Amino acid sequence: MSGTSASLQPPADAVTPVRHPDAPAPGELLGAHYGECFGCGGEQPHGLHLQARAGEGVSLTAEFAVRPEHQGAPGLAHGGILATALDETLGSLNWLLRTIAVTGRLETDFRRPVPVGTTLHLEAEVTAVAGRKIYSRATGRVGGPDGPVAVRAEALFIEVKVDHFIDNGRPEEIQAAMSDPDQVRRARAFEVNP
Ligand SMILES: CCCCCCCCCCCCCCCC(=O)SCCNC(=O)CCNC(=O)[C@H](O)C(C)(C)COP(=O)(O)OP(=O)(O)OC[C@H]1O[C@@H](n2cnc3c(N)ncnc32)[C@H](O)[C@@H]1OP(=O)(O)O
Repeated sequence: MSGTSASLQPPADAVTPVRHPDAPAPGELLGAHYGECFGCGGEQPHGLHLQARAGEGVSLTAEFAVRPEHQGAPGLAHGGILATALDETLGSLNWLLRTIAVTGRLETDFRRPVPVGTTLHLEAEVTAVAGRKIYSRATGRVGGPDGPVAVRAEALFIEVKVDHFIDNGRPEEIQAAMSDPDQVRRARAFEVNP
């Protein structure tokens, strides 16, 4: 049973989310937002290597292959790792809105243990937007995309400017990211887009 807190209930003036016209088409991979990201980065050897695929509207699917390095109890995925997979999946939704946003709040239900060697099939959608606040939810199933629910989450993401990262990130990584013209162009384009 989910007991979502009041701060995850959209306010009365919240609006239906609108998929950005330049968002990837349904079925397309979204790609990593940052190569070193623990959730989605292809250059991050310790990461989850989650790949999200655009769905209809402001929704997507993703798959997370649970490996031995993700264990908490013997043979089972660590709950924090599962929460990370949910967080990353939910965060990827903001790409469909073409909005840069960070997690403000993430509430997670763990319904079934997730064994090593299985694939967690994730689906997520944005449910509402209120100013800078983006409300979303995600579900993770085992045994196939229609298998039983193992985890679910609801979240509030908050829109930020690129300066959020520049002002707060460690200078080494920020400088490296800033020297990648593709990374900067993409981030700035998202920032100015309505
Ligand atoms: C060169 C560089 C390239 C960069 C390329 C970009 C790459 C793009 C990377 C994306 C990355 C994603 C990766 C996966 C997702 C993460 O893991 S993100 C990392 C984890 N999250 C964080 O680190 C966020 C830390 N928190 C913060 O920085 C600040 O608290 C926030 C979230 C920016 C909000 O601060 P703020 O901007 O001062 O806004 P604030 O006025 O406090 O809040 C705004 C509204 O949200 C509400 N709110 C805020 N927090 C909460 C909360 N926890 N609960 C309930 N309500 C809240 C407030 O009540 C307020 O509501 P209203 O009064 O407007 O109704």
